[in-house]
Amino acid sequence: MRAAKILTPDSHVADSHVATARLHAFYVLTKPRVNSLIVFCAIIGMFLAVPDGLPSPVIVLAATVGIACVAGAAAAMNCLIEMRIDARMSRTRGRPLPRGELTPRETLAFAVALGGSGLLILHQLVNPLTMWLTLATFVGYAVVYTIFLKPRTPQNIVIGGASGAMPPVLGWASVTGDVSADALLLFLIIFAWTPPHFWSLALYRSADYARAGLPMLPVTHGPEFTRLSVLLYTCILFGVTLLPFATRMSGIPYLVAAIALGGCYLGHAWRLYVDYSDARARRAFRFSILYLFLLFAALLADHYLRF
Ligand code: HEM
Ligand SMILES: CC(C)=CCC/C(C)=C/CC/C(C)=C/COP(=O)(O)OP(=O)(O)O
Repeated sequence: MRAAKILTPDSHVADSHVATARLHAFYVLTKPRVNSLIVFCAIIGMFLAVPDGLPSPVIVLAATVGIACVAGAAAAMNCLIEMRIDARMSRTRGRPLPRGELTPRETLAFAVALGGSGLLILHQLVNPLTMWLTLATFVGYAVVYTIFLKPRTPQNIVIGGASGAMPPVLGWASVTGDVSADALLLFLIIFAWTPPHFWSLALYRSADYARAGLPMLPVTHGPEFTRLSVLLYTCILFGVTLLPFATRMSGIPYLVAAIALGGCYLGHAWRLYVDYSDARARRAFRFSILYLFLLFAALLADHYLRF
């Protein structure tokens, strides 16, 4: 016979601690810090899509919630598919699945519910094109990148970066119902930014990736080639960030910001190339995040300064 559970005031407190810890574990699965910048870029795409004036607040809210839910679901699927790999890397072994805080079944149910709700919101309150593009982005990251590219080729993040570059396009499509050449320029910026962003981290985490058996560039081609690749992609990024000015999508204030930020980023990449240290790589990685945030903020500021 099962023993009856004795309810005391303490057991209620313990239950609420367990519930809070589980909620927190689900939250961690969505990779909230990475996704906050992803959602930020999508929101900038929404505002840039309106030539003069502001997008509808209802669309902005619905598209933001919808894209955030699907991006969170994509992160949760990535954590589920990689739970064994995550257990082998010091950076990721504290995640909820390797720690046994959540089961694979709970994670799958959470990802389906969150992603499904996001897609429904996009379809019903935004437009079908945005829903389809967001679904394609989800498949690109959770399936194409995570399952096929990441364990097979050091070009994984270059090709997989196409998914990460989609958020401003999703934002643009949610407001206009289509995808213009300007939106593709925003895509190109994030696409060119992803390799230096990721490879700086991979340089100081290469032992982790080697232990997990993942063919990241520093593991397959060595640190020197990776540092050169970071430098070359940062040059490409510098050139690509001038395109919004060249096409008259943005004006002088943006150009000044792009040159200043690009100059700082080139400085990081150059120092990394000529005199490597893990601390330098860490700084370059951290700067990559600040860089993208400020560059997109500059695009927005320039947009409203001009009209
Ligand atoms: C395929 C493309 C990408 C790869 C492989 C990649 C890889 C990574 C990795 C491995 C981390 C460390 C995460 C951690 O320790 O939890 C990271 C952090 C981060 N990434 Fe990326 N990233 C990609 C694209 C992006 C994109 C598109 C954005 C935003 C637009 C972004 C924003 C960030 C941010 C904000 C962080 C810092 C998170 C923190 O402080 O905990 N990443 N990225
Ligand atoms: C709207 C939508 C569906 C967006 C998808 C977002 C997307 C493509 C995110 C990519 C960024 C990301 C979490 C990279 C982590 O790389 P990793 O998984 O190799 O890193 P890890 O080793 O930390 O798991």
